[in-house]
Amino acid sequence: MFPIYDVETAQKTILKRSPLDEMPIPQQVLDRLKNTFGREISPAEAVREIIRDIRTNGNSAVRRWTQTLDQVNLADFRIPSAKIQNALNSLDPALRQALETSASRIEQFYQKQPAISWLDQSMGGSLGQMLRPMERVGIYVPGGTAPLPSTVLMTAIPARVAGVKQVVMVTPPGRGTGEVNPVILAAAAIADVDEVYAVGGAQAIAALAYGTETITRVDKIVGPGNLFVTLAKQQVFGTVGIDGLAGPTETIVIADETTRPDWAAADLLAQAEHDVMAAAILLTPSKKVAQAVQKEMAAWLEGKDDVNLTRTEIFNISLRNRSGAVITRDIAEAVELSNQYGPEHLNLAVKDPWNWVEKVTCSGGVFIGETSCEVMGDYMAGPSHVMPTGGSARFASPLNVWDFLRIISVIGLNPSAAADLGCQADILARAEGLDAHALAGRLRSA
Ligand SMILES: NC(=O)c1ccc[n+]([C@@H]2O[C@H](COP(=O)([O-])OP(=O)(O)OC[C@H]3O[C@@H](n4cnc5c(N)ncnc54)[C@H](O)[C@@H]3O)[C@@H](O)[C@H]2O)c1
Ligand SMILES: N[C@H](CO)Cc1c[nH]c[nH+]1
Ligand SMILES: [Zn+2]
Repeated sequence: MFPIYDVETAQKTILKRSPLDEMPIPQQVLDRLKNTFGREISPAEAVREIIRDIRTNGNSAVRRWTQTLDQVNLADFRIPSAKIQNALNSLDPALRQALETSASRIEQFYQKQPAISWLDQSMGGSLGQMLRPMERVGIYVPGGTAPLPSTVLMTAIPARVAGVKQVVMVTPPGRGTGEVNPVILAAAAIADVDEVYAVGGAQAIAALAYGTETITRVDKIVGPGNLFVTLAKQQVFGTVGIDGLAGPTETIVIADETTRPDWAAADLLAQAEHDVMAAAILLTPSKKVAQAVQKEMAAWLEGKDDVNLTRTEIFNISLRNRSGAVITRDIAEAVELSNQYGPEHLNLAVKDPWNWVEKVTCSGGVFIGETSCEVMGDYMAGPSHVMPTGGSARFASPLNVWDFLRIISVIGLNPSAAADLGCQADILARAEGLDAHALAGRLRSA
């Protein structure tokens, strides 16, 4: 169920990275695709077909795909604001308190992120960068296998802090029921989301990117989702901005003899339960620790301490396919392997974790010590839980205020700097064979 590997085998299996559209797909997902499309089709092709249809046929295609994929007959897919406010008013007080605590910590965290326009006078006039918030941003909130109200807060609040004028949310309607989970709606009220649409999957991403009769297109789409949502974001990039590829979740826990195996097992299970394509990986120099974690994982799954883990079908696939323990030479090798893999989350569950932080070079987030477990980051710590997956931490970052800002370069040269720089522009332009450029530069130098 949770295999133990040596490093060499792990590098050919669970630690191997491949591009999003070449990732190994569980048979269950392929079977569902074949049933839906009536032929063998890759997830990337399926998504391309959905996007093309929505781009051409707007609302009617949104309805058709929602019927096909979510078994929901959508009439109006915009959720009225009264319903959103009612969801907040009827929310269980303890749940409301937890959401508000989370919201306030996310806001506090992003208020601290430096994001300021600047002008400098030391280079011959005024040069600088002017920051402007985007006008209209779409947030994707997952809801296929579990509704994620926490994601509403983790996406909408950084956007609000950046000053985005309109925040538009899409989330799948409940399978068969058509209803969006009321806690998601309550979170939308807390985060002051402007518009909510009960549409999910690739069809929602296409609607946000191209617009339909009901949904006005946005400037940028942010937020996490399953393989289909993430492929759709990748495919619409260019027509619209995206924050990055925040797909099926992945976690590395680095453990040593001081790590509590029951905690590490719970932390790994917490990520494995997200998706059949989730990855939960333990790196440890100790085979004994690996076996202890493996044993604790089985115990939790079998109901130890009356814990009831219900997402059995997902565990069965995610724990076997992309997860497992790897026995490393030492902690240094574990950190190096983690850097090469570039996980969404890295938890240093070792003695003196701060001693290793400097060595971490590639990860969405680093969770330091056993108390800073990944689930704290999912809900309460403050930084957005929307983080790069699939190895995209190599070039991308967790969702943050800068994702919602345009930078406009400000070029305000004074006449004497322009005269001086104009002659040099003339020289460079002639070297490039661009005569009109040379002329324009020369005219300023006169
Ligand atoms: N990286 C991050 O920051 C982060 C954060 C939170 C969640 N996540 C990930 O978000 C994902 C949530 O996934 P989910 O499935 O619960 O919800 P989801 O909302 O992302 O996806 C559900 C939608 O997928 C579409 N879909 C499902 N099967 C399909 C098929 N065969 N063909 C075409 N479309 C299909 C349907 O339209 C459905 O509404 C998980 O993978 C989780 O790990 C990632
Ligand atoms: N672990 C997910 C990020 O990868 C976020 C999440 C939301 N709710 C629970 N977990
Ligand atoms: Zn999680």
